[in-house]
Amino acid sequence: MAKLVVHKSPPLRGSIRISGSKNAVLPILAASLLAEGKSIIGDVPNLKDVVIMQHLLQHLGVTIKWSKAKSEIELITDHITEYEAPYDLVSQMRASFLIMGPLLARIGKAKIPLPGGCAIGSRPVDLHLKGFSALGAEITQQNGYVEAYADKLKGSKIYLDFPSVGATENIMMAAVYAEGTTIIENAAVEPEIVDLANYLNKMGADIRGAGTDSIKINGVEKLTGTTHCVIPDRIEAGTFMIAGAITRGEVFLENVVSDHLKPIIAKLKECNIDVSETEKGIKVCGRNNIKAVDIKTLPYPGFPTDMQAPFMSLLSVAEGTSMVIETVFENRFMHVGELKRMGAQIKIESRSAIIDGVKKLTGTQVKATDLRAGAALILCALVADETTEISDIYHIERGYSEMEKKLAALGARIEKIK
Ligand SMILES: CC(=O)N[C@H]1[C@@H](OP(=O)(O)OP(=O)(O)OC[C@H]2O[C@@H](n3ccc(=O)[nH]c3=O)[C@H](O)[C@@H]2O)O[C@H](CO)[C@@H](O)[C@@H]1O
Ligand SMILES: C=C(OP(=O)(O)O)C(=O)O
Repeated sequence: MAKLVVHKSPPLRGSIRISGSKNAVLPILAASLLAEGKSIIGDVPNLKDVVIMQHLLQHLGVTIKWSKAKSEIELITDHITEYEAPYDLVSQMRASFLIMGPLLARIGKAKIPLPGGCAIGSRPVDLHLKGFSALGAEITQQNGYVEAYADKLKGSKIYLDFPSVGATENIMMAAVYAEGTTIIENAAVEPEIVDLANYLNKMGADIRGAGTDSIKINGVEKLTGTTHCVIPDRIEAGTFMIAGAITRGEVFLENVVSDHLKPIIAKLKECNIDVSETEKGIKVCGRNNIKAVDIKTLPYPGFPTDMQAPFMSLLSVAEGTSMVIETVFENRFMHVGELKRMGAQIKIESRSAIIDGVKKLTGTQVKATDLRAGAALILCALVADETTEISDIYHIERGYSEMEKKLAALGARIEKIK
């Protein structure tokens, strides 16, 4: 099994280009199922999750050409030949469930394994299913599979109990061909929802209000493939900002949308990190005294849960005591045990973590328990004395494109070994 070996590194310096967003490209690839013709998606990140989505779409009859050199995927979606998704693919990636809305809308049926929980929580799909039912789909669950059927979906008013990102995306996609108007209330407002709506509208959908908590979808007759470029990954950007800050380096990020990074930039500034925004990107300069801050994760535009673990790495070496409250997922502190093995002083009380900043971390063998936990370990390893060996790095490769190469280009002493 591959591992990352990380040595204490000098302050990181230089520029890097942030890749296209994982959480935008996955629903966009699923949405391609809705259209006839050809779509070309640009700035596709080279991620394991994109490979899984590629295999899933191919299984359903989509012809795909992925030019990694051009970061571009071409999809021909004229014929959808299958409506059942294989367990071995869905079980590897929860975002696979996002094919249900498009399949239901395009061919009126879908059979998909329940994605199940993962290291960060139980992650049910009840809100997705309630939305499909409200649109008139017949939903059954048997032997771990969800089946959905509908002759013709009908527009409806749907209130989400929680602004779930995935449920908003899945329902929005299901509703594009529904008869009449669908309104999703208490919808998620993440930038990735807006990117998906932009792609759908370019294909001929009539969606208004994406990016607000009330999204209106007027059903249309036909969608046709189009060209679309994915937004930059705000979580990858935040992770590299912390890499610059924690090593007291100077890192310039290209291909970022400052607006999407507001909650992260605000907290970095509160920590005494110098962040400056220019037209071309964002510069981060780390200083010696990193200050402790409190953080509470929330749906956008609050502080993103996906940045909670990486930010905790910075707080582990800050001056003073910080408190991190995780409100989005019920079990997203799996990284804490591993950070403690490196010398971090962290106590967990229910959904809060109390972090007493330390002067020194020490490298050892640690395990990436999930994607962002893995990123958090890399960040600590960059400043830890001695060497850190990180195993189970397939989690990291799900969502970061060639992270070790990008960090090494900034001067990090990191290598991947088989
Ligand atoms: C591929 C993708 O885009 N993943 C992101 C997406 O995940 P995902 O779309 O799974 O996250 P949700 O916004 O749906 O989940 C938020 C909370 O709602 C709960 N919930 C969700 C759906 C449902 O039917 N019932 C229910 O109870 C979840 O268990 C969780 O506690 O948004 C999360 C929250 O910003 C991010 O951490 C993930 O990186
Ligand atoms: C939780 C995450 O992703 P996913 O929803 O794909 O598991 C993440 O990106 O941190």
